[in-house]
Amino acid sequence: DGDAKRRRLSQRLPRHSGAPRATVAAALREAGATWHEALCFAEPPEIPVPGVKLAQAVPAGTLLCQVPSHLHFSRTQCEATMPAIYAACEALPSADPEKRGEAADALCMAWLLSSQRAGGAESSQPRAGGGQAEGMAQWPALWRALAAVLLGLGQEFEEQHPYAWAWQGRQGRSWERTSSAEPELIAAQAQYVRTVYGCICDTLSSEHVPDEGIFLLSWLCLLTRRFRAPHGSALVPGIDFLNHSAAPNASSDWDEESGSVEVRALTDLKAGQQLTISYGSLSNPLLWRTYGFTLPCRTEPSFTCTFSHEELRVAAEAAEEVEDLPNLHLDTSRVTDELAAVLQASESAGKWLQKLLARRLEQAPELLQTKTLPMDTEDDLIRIQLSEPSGLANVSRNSMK
Ligand SMILES: C[S@@+](CC[C@H](N)C(=O)[O-])C[C@H]1O[C@@H](n2cnc3c(N)ncnc32)[C@H](O)[C@@H]1O
Repeated sequence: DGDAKRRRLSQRLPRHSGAPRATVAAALREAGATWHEALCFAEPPEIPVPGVKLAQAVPAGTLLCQVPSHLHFSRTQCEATMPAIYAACEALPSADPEKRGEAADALCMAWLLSSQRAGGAESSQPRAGGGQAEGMAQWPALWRALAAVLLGLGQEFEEQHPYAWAWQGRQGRSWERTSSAEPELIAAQAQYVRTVYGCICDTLSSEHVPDEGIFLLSWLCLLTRRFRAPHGSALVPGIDFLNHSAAPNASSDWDEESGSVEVRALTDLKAGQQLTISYGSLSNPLLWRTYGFTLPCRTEPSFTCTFSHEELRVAAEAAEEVEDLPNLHLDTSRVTDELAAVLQASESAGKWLQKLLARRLEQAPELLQTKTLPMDTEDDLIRIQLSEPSGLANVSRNSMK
């Protein structure tokens, strides 16, 4: 009766007005974290997307934000607060503990958002058998302030995130310029989230099952606002308001021992400047499929090209060599698991990889002629489509010969 439990309200994300981000800054200070008085929030049209800016100048090296680990929305903190959810998720059908943990993290976020939507933690009554509502009272006030902001992100995700487009059967814009496997991959990753929700409905008792819209919103909040930490990954309230830049003006560092995160000015910063950090050295396809934005091509630090299973099969000729392999990502910044698997698959792998690259490059000659396409076009999809052949050209020039 999973279907009966499933509240099929919509694949739409919930629409709520979010609380102002400044309430999180106040809650951070109240909880003992550092949030420098020079920091304030800015919205479009002042800056392209909501973010943090400097209200006054600060010198290089200034500590702008420090958040201790007990305030992070991390698996350790969530599991300590909501053990019932993690215990229930042990029954999910995946054999991979990381996948079960990932589902439990999203459920925790969904529970936090649902409680906030229902009128805030203070007013929520313990429900029979749940064990969650009692736990909720112990959740940091900071998390509740954060939830009030995140509840307001539904519309933005619906307009900008490729997963939301896939959930609603929209592909956004046209991918016709190249034979990119990127849209197929995004659709599969987005579908996976709904599959996880289906498993939760089928496996867990109804008090643990949020409505689908809240679950999808929670997944997107974690996907776009959580960063890798020394012990797992964590959504750090406050730091999750900082936008990415390929040339950031602030560092964000984890203290390995205490687990706290610190943001410091990398240079002298002027009043009015937006504060930016680096989410990592990511290509436009990776930025797009994770965060739903891309950067100007000239700032792209690495390239990714995705090949469909079908392309792999054709290039490999001997079908059994790629039988168990999914899509392949060539990522110029690292050897991905899929690439390592291909290289180990057979002695001829290097040869047919070259063939794969050459075939794609043949299909995209006009994309490589930067004269015909503006490199800094505002269109995210064109940036992705430029990333793929640019990366292939680099790979085949430098390393594959
Ligand atoms: C960790 S949050 C950063 C803060 C967020 N802008 C907010 O409204 O609170 C990551 C999201 O911010 C947006 N973002 C971050 N850096 C960006 C950039 N350089 N250009 C456009 N959008 C960006 C994307 O929507 C991304 O999914």
